[in-house]
Amino acid sequence: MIKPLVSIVMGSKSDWDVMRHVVVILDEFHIAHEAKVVSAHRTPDLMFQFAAEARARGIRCIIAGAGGAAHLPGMIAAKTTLPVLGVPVNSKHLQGLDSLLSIVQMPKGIPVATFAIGEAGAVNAGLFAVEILAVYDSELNEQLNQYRQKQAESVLTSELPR
Ligand SMILES: Nc1c(C(=O)O)ncn1[C@@H]1O[C@H](COP(=O)(O)O)[C@@H](O)[C@H]1O
Repeated sequence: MIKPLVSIVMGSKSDWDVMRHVVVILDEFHIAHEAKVVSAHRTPDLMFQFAAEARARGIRCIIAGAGGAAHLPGMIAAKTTLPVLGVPVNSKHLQGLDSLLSIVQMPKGIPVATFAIGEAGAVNAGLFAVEILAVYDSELNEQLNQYRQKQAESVLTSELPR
C-alpha cells in the first residue's frame, strides 16, 4: 500500500460533508492520503498517539477539521512539529464562528494555519497541503500552475444569465 503523505482528521463523522472536499483536491493531485475520525475530547489517548507518531509514519502535514469548541487542530499541533492546517467546520448554533475562533486564536508558541469556515476552507487547506509538498517538487508545482490556469479560464469564459 502507498504510504500517505497527508493525514486528514476530523472530530466527528458528521464533519465529513465539509472534509470530503479536502479529499477531492488531494485526489485531483494524486497525493497519497488517509482520512480518519480522531477527537481531542472523545478519544484523547488516540489523538495523542496519532499526533506523536505521524511524522515517523512519513506524514508531511496534517489537515484537522472540527466544529464547535474545536480544540482538535491545536491539540494535535501541540504534539507534533508537522504543519497543522485547521479547518473550522460549520456548527449548528453559531454557524462555525465558534469553530473558527477556537482554531485561529492559538496562543503564541504552537501555530495552526487556519482556513475559512466550511467547504472553501477545506478546499484551500487541500490546496495548501499540495503547495507544501510542491516546495521541493517542480512537477507538482507545474500541476498547481495548471490548476490555476484552468480556474482562470473558467472565469474568463463565464457568461452571466440575461
Ligand atoms: N470539536 C470537536 C472535537 C475536538 O475538538 O476534539 N471532537 C469533536 N468535535 C466536534 O463536535 C462536533 C459535533 O460532533 P457530533 O456530530 O458527533 O455530535 C463536530 O463538528 C466535531 O468536529
